[in-house]
Amino acid sequence: MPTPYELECDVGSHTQDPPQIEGGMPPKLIPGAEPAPLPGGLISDPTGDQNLLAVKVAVKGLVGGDSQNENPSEAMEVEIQDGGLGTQADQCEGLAPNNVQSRTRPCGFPVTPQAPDLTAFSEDTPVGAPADGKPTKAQFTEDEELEAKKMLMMVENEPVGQDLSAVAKIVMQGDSEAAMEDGSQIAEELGINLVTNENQEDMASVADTLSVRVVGCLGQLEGGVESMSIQEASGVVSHGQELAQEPVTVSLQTTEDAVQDNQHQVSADESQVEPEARQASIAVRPQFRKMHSIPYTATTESAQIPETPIRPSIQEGTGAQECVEQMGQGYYESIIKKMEELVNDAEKRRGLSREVLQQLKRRADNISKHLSGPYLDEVLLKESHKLDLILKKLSQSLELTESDSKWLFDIAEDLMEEDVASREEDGDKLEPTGTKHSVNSLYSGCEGPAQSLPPVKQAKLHRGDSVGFGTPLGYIAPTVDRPKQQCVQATDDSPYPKFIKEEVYSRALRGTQPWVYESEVSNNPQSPFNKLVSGKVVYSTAEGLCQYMHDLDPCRVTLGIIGAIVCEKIAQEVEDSFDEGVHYEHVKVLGKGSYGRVSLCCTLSDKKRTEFVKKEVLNKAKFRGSEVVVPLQILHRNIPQVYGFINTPENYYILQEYSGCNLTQFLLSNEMDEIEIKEVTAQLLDVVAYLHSFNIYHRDIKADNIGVRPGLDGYGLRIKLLDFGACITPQDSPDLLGLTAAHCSPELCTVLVKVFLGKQACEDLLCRVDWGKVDTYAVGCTVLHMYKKKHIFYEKMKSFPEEKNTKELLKYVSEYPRACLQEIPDVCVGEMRGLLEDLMSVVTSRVTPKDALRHRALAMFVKSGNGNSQVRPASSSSFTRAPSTNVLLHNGAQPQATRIESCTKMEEGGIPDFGALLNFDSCEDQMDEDTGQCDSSSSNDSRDMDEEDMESDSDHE
Ligand SMILES: Nc1ncnc2c1ncn2[C@@H]1O[C@H](COP(=O)(O)OP(=O)(O)OP(=O)(O)O)[C@@H](O)[C@H]1O
Repeated sequence: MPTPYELECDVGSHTQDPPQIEGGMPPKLIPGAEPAPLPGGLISDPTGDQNLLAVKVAVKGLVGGDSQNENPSEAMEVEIQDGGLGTQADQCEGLAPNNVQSRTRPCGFPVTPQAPDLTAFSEDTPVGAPADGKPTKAQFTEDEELEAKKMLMMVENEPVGQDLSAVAKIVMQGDSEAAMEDGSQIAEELGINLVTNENQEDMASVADTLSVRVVGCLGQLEGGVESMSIQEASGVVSHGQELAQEPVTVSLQTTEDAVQDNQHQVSADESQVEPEARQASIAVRPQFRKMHSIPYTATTESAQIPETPIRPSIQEGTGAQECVEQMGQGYYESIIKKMEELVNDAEKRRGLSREVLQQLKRRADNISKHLSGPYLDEVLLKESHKLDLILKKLSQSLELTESDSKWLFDIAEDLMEEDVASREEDGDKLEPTGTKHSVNSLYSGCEGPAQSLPPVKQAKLHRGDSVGFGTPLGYIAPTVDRPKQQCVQATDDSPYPKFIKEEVYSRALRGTQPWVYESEVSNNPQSPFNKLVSGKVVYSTAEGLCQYMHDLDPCRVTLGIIGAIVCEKIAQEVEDSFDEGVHYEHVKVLGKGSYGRVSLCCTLSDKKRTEFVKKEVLNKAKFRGSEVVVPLQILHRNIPQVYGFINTPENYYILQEYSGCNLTQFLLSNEMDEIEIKEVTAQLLDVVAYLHSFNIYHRDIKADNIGVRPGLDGYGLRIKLLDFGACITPQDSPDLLGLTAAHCSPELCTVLVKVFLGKQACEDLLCRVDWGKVDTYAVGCTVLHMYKKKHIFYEKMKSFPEEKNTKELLKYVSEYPRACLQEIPDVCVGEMRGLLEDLMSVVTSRVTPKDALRHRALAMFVKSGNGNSQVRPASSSSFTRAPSTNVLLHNGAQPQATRIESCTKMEEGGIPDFGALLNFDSCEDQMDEDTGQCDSSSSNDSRDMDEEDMESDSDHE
């Protein structure tokens, strides 16, 4: 059994501890050194009745060097039962005393089925420090401190694997009424909400849905230069039974860090501890007070939702418009009724206001006003978002707890699901518009490992149905020469540019029966897709085109081809009739990517001006078709739509949906609170999981590649994942194009360093990379970016010599794979910290985006079930903010991701990236093979890339 110090070394040494860096990492430990006296107090039973308290500390055994710890579900648990608080100092020497049991068990912390009867939770119960500002019970006796020390030593003496974090839970046991009271006192003192419930049967479900969190230093153990502190706890603590669902988080921290964090310092002499210090140790951080300080009266009755059908069934033969009207009416009436019941119920329970109901009624009036107009679909769509907003407002204005809000959101979600289900009943599939198409694509979710193509949404369009974005762009008509078939005919007065119409038609028609109308296929060596259609019409279903293409060339039937066909068609039309100054105007430059300038443009229609993004591709040879094909094929609300693709002899131009400012820009002038961070994280994970379900990997997830806009009506944030240039599909062999160094996962960094050193063929190595895990890690980095407003290794990179900071960073991350975890700021606590650790852990224990969506931290924004993930359309974010205008107008050309070689130009918070294909072949000279050190005199890459940049610039100008 290793000494505590060895253990702490061991914690890091499985994958090597990073050296100490400014502001964060623990100093190196001295293996085998004698521990200093450990005077820390931890958790005690202030009543002195030792039968009441048992403290369990379970340390996560994540992937470790030894096989017994390779199962992440295994945890070591130390249990001190029957209050056997040892008093002898010699019991602290790493040996378990008789009254301490050590065993291994799964980490699940199951809920004990029979919960005890518990007294009601008092609304006055403070979370964190006592109201009078002084600790009420903090009289740790010497024995108790020794016990705490002993317990921690037990923890230290177990092989805990390589993860720095540990998980503990606190369980108070006992069954007398006195024990109950004492339990409350302990909970209060420790700043833990004691969740109680009169109803034993409900207890399990309450425990299941509630998350009670406390942030504070519950105790600290010093040992030489190192200390171990329990920084925060989150858990349901109940009297008498083991109900803890949430773990207490224990971190290893330097004393210095603890001081910086204003954590409680336990001095050698307990009597010297200032009461204020104790209080500080259990202070609740403000952002969590907001969420968790609302008293909750446990009851699950109100969550019982009657299973009455919400939707009226669709009449056979009813036209789409009529159906939507019927359903819209019935749908909202039902929602209003439901909400009325809920509000009444809530009113009974809490004396709440009827404000929400009134809002719903206003919404309903608004719908009925538009029921006969052409804007119905748009209104319905907006209204469904507004419903979410109402629920959000409900939760805010009425101060519901997180779990209250959750079930309210669930109700809305169920209603929406029923909406979708009823549309699809008995094959009567209704997709009235292109807009609906893309919205509903969400519900296809990321089910299972999709080996093949994205599911084509089935849409049964009836003759006369309109398609468009609210304003009809066209309607379904029989074709002239094939009367039984259908096509879309444009309405003359449609204000949209032709390329948008065509995209909508194409999408609206997908899923109808196969139909190809006059097409020609030709070879064009210039085309990025090899094959393109240069015929007149390519309106068709995906199946129709697939069939058609299969007949022509069975080897090339991929969705990419379909995408190419649509693109080329659009491109052709646009080329003929879409000119700057005539049809659209340039508004401003949004940024500059490696391909060229990205501009915001606007159509010049008198009737409706539509903004869109025009992305230049100045170097055709470097262009990757995935940039266009993937967004065309993957319909997801967090992916911007591609409107068109222009192919001129010199350049390509991609026309796509405007997605707001990028996240890096957004963070420059906006504070994000944790709820917003969660909202963005949930959306990001959702879209990444969706891509992965088609074996498509983005590979360049970062704040620069995320567009942010306010949600509908300005509430919440809506993101779009941008830049599919580095994306790989199952057909592609992975390369190095477009990777961003700062977000490269440790295992990828290891590969890249090997490539640098020329030790192995690049292709071999890259083929073995799990790109899904690479994306997951990059999501974690992006989440960190939101917390820190800077990319994850911003400071670290600045500490490297400028000319080789990228390579140094790759080397550093590959050597210290857990360095990323130490970049997690202190403000990130509890569930979000847990989520980040899951996202950024070593590759073997890293979760998938799909799994991450199920993380408790995101419960408010994600509904899980049947393997589908659905991000809430509008979040519970309390922010009403219009980020794009100010940020973009004031900043003009925004700082873009800087290439790896030009990190000297790195903007605050920006991320260096590869930008273009790196010539790794030439790196061999630049790094010492043995030491892995870069030769600082060599900066050929940098020079090449900069020259190339300049060339592109001058081309562009
Ligand atoms: N659809 C869009 N809506 C709004 N802004 C966009 C959009 N597409 C791109 N941008 C802006 O342009 C910037 C550069 O775009 P993008 O990353 O797609 O270019 P790129 O040439 O692929 O860049 P790189 O490969 O260097 O990352 C983005 O950071 C973003 O600010």
